[in-house]
Amino acid sequence: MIASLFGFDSKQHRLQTEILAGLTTFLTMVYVLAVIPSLFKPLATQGMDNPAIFTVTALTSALGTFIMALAKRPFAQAPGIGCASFFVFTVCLSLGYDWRFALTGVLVEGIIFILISLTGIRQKIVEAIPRVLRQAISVGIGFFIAFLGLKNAGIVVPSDATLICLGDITHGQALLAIIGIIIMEVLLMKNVTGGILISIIITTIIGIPMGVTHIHDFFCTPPSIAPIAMHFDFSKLMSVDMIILVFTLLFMDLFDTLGTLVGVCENAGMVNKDGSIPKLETMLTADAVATTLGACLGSSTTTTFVESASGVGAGGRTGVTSLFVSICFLLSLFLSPFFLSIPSAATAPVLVIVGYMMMKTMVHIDLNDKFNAFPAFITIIVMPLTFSISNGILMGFISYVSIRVIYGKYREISPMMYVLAVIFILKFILL
Ligand SMILES: Nc1nc2[nH]cnc2c(=O)[nH]1
Repeated sequence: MIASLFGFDSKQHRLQTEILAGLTTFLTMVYVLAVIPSLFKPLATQGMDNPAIFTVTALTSALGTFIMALAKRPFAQAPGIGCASFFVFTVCLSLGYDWRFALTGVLVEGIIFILISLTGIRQKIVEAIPRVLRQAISVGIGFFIAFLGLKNAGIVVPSDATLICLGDITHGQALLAIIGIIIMEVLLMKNVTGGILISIIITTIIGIPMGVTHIHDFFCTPPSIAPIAMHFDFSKLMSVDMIILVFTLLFMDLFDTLGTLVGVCENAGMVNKDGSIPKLETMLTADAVATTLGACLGSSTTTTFVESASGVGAGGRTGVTSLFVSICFLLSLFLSPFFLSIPSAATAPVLVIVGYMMMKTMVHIDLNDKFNAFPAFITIIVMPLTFSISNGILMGFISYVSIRVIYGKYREISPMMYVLAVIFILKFILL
């Protein structure tokens, strides 16, 4: 009865699979509870209380993912790492704006995101994305999350000479992550139910004698969100700076979310016969509502997490998966020391393996047709290398339109694609 509220149908779905999928997604993304507060640390000197960010991140993730559960889809939401970095390092530290100004920008962006769904503009944007770009988005996200996993595990590390290079894989967390990748791949090849989750648990346990897993405490009381919740600054609401900030946030949020939803659904075969994504509009609205409510709690932009692909990969198909993720985030408010003791070496393999699964969509792209292969290549390469899903989509759109214009194939491009390509070029030049 309750399960049907979240799109669960006992004839088509298995409760056990949905719950395992929820747990898998949660375990692959619980690291945000550690990463987001650490990203915001530099703003503590400007009065943005850091312990409160932990509670805000957990609450926003629980609330946003619950809204997605009501939309009956297996996706989880949380404050995005990309958007949080932009909030802290670009808006506050580079451009010098106060965090309250930035938070107001997130609120306004969320409200505009909700409003454009009422006008139907968003639907037109979604329909304008050609099939090849959707497939390329799926592949690009695959590389993006695999890169995220390799980085989290310390297998790929920064290098002054070459930007990135191979880390020390002979011991510690990088070695543990490689063991985790092997365990996970073997379990998946043998079609073991809950293979992803089982391998996270086994890898965490192996990490104890290796000195990578440290379990200190289990419980803690969450810090208050009062120092940052509802701390808006509306004094510069109509300024040019605010308009630019809101549009940048809107672009990042819309295309990050769109890319994640389209990429994951396309990869998991969650598409209608005509190629459209079921409930895409509802999911985008859920994302917009979550961003708006998250801003009220004191969070940077809430986005649909690419890590949801791990739960979808584990068989999650309904809102019960997201409901379970949401419950886990609520519990994590009190159990954070326990969840945070699961090392990233144990969850990073999920990102790598799911990235590998998503990469397989590549076989559907006709690489002998340059008009499709080139924009697909641009979309795929830009996502991991600029660490941004939205950059990949924008560059992919621009190259799709320009290669056709260069070869005189004007009629193959819809008016909406022309409009979007011009807006995207302006975005790169002006914002
Ligand atoms: N879609 C998406 N997923 C993420 N997972 C971690 N950070 C992000 C992000 O910024 N966007």
